Amino acid sequence: MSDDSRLHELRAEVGRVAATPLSRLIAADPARAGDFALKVGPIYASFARQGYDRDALAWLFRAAEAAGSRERLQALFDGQTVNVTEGRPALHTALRGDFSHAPIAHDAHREALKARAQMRAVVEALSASEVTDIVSVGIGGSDLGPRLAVDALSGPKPGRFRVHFLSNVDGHAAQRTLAGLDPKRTAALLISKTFSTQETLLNGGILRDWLGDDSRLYAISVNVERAAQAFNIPAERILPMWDWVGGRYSLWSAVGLPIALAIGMDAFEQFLSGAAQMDAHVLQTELPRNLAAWHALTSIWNRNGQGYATQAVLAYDERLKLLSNYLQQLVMESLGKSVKLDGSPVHGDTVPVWWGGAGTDTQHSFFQALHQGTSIVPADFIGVVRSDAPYPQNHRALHANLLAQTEAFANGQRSDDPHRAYAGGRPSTTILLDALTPAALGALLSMYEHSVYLQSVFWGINAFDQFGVELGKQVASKLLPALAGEAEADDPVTRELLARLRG
Ligand SMILES: O=P(O)(O)OC[C@H]1O[C@](O)(CO)[C@@H](O)[C@@H]1O
Repeated sequence: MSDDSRLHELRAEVGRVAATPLSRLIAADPARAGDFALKVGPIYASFARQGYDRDALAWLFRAAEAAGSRERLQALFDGQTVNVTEGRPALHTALRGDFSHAPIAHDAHREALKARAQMRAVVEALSASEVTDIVSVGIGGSDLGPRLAVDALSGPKPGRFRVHFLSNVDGHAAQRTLAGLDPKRTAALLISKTFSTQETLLNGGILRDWLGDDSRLYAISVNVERAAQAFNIPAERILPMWDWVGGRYSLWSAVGLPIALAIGMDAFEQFLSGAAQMDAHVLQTELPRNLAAWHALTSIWNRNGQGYATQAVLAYDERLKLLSNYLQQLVMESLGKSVKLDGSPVHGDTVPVWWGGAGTDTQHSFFQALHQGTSIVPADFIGVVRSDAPYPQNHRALHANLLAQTEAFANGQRSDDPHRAYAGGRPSTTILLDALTPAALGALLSMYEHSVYLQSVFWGINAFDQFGVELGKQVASKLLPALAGEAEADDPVTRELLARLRG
């Protein structure tokens, strides 16, 4: 099926179903509450409040099959060159399990196990030292995943270490991070796949000088030579990364060292096992029972079928408040593309803008627009069944809010007063974790990774490159001399702004 006819058929399906409001779709087929839901390991997901019916869903699964979803999943796990523009595989699944007889994937898994042994040794060495604080220096994929997992999985009291993150090149970030820390009791991890990222090199230099002694400086990078040269870090304190793992898919590697230091190496391995359990499900399960496929096709329905331009992720658990930040990079850096693998333009739209935050706070900030604004924003609501906090009445209130919002979004409420009317018809997916364990978080993030990949397959784009971020970096490096007053900018507007920034 050509891209054009697929889009045409999708829009025809949407047109057919859109004639029936979401609340009536649900009322007409109450069994969808049970049938439009999946339980995979610790994760239950209900798609019953999405705006498709059974026929439309069947069409979506057929279209995904025809787009080669199953073959492309196998290619991903086998270590085939799925990142065609950079000529390499994307083997984040091999960091979590040995899923393939393909030698490339199998060797990658062996490398991952060796790196895990190194991580365990670092955790043990630092645990036996005087170090109380860890500063993790990195940005993007070398920051967002570890930052989320540390925040989500650390208990209410600090564990063996307090783990801090430094990403922004703004010197105020370094100043704030280091205030109150003792350099003699602090270790720094410089995390950068390339070791050429301006923010991390500058902040790494601040950390090295502040520590005054580089024996507590560690690096995680593909570029061992540059880490060794630029920061004088000996090989035994440099942990590996590989070009076959994308930055935003790297928290499962030694990039996850901050996580292992915060929650312990055994818990980090449970995090990997949870992801591996989801990997096995996604690889082995037919699309209509496959959680990542449901999620991906729901996104396609909302984006290409309905034309919704943004997607919210709303975490009804304080510990997951950084989930939307992490997903912004995972989804938007992976799917923010407008050409296909062969360089030809994509038909229709690709990624919507992902944004979100933590419920219930967001109910009091932007939910007004979600309920009554003119733009419909589909949302993923993430809840956790079991609370680990000793306040059951709060947990019940949190759950009541989660349920109430999804119900109100879908059903709305009539009123003779237009100001007080709720149109409803606002789709959402509800994802519930049994408990916020390392394994459950691993499974959730793996599910999102595979959903992203399956969307990329549907659109025929590369989910693993990110050339779009390069131009800004190049222009910024050209402007550095101008900021130092050693050169002038070519662009007239930049010149005017520069004059003000120079003061
Ligand atoms: O780990 P590195 O090489 O410092 O890169 C950091 C981040 O920069 C990017 O290249 C661009 O934002 C991301 O893809 C990556 O995660």
